[in-house]
Amino acid sequence: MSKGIVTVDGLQMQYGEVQVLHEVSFEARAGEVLTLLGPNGAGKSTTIEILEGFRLRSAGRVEVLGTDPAEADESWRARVGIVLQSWRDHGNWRVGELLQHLGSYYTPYATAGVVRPWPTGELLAAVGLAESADHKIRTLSGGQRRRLDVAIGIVGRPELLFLDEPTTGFDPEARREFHELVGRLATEYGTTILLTTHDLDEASRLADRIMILTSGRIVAVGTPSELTTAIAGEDEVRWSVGGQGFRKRTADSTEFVRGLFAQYGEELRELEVRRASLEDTYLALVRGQEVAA
Ligand SMILES: Nc1ncnc2c1ncn2[C@@H]1O[C@H](COP(=O)(O)OP(=O)(O)OP(=O)(O)O)[C@@H](O)[C@H]1O
Repeated sequence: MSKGIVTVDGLQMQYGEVQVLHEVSFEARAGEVLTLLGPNGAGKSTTIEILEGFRLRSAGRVEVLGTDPAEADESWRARVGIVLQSWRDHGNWRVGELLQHLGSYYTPYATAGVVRPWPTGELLAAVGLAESADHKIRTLSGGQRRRLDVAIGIVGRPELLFLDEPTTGFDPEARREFHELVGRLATEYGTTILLTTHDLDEASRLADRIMILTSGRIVAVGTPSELTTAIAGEDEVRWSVGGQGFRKRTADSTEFVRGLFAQYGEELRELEVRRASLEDTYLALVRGQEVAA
């Protein structure tokens, strides 16, 4: 059996006649934040739902925490956390009360190594809701509700947490706070996190590794900086000489700029080097895939 937290090998999914995942293979390692990045309709949610055990795949091998999610039982479910879109029920319950209640379902799944559920006071502090413990859920702000969603997702102290497009509709401050919280869950609590997004900024901020999925195929995997340098490759250099502007794309901007100085010396003006970005990589890959399709 694999030691990977998640192992996916040759995963295929078909809705009727339409194939939406083609031979998708990847691993998630313990304690990493792995991001599935891709445009609308790429197959991100389908992949996540198969891993969560909510959707049956058409073909391929999938193991999550050593078990096929299609055959998993309650004790497996207790080790997996899922953050659903905003929690809307129980508006009259108080925050601490709801977490205490939901947490009680996890008590039978405590082990010698893992205290389950997460004690309510500690959990509230971890998600930044300590001040709101006695507030009714319907009085929470949007950002506080989202923190509560996360608290509900992790109350059973999951080893693996799934977040499907977690910051859709957030304002910038709520997004920043949410990113900090996800980072802490991984670094302080060793939670493995698999999240989907079509937001490049979110992917590069949060991910240890990014997988780019387009049209149901993984077209690149790596750290944000590996993806940027390995695929986009080319920087853009701009400069002017005698009032005329120039630009050039080059894989080795340092060498190119050295040449410009050698050629123009003091006449060189308005020099600017724009490094290739993750966005360049992403767009190059997504467009390449669209052309190939
Ligand atoms: N239940 C379903 N029945 C038929 N087709 C579906 C179903 N669910 C998803 N699809 C199709 O499968 C493809 C992948 O959808 P999926 O929701 O996994 O993509 P996504 O990458 O999560 O997209 P988004 O970023 O828009 O949420 C899309 O073409 C979608 O229309």
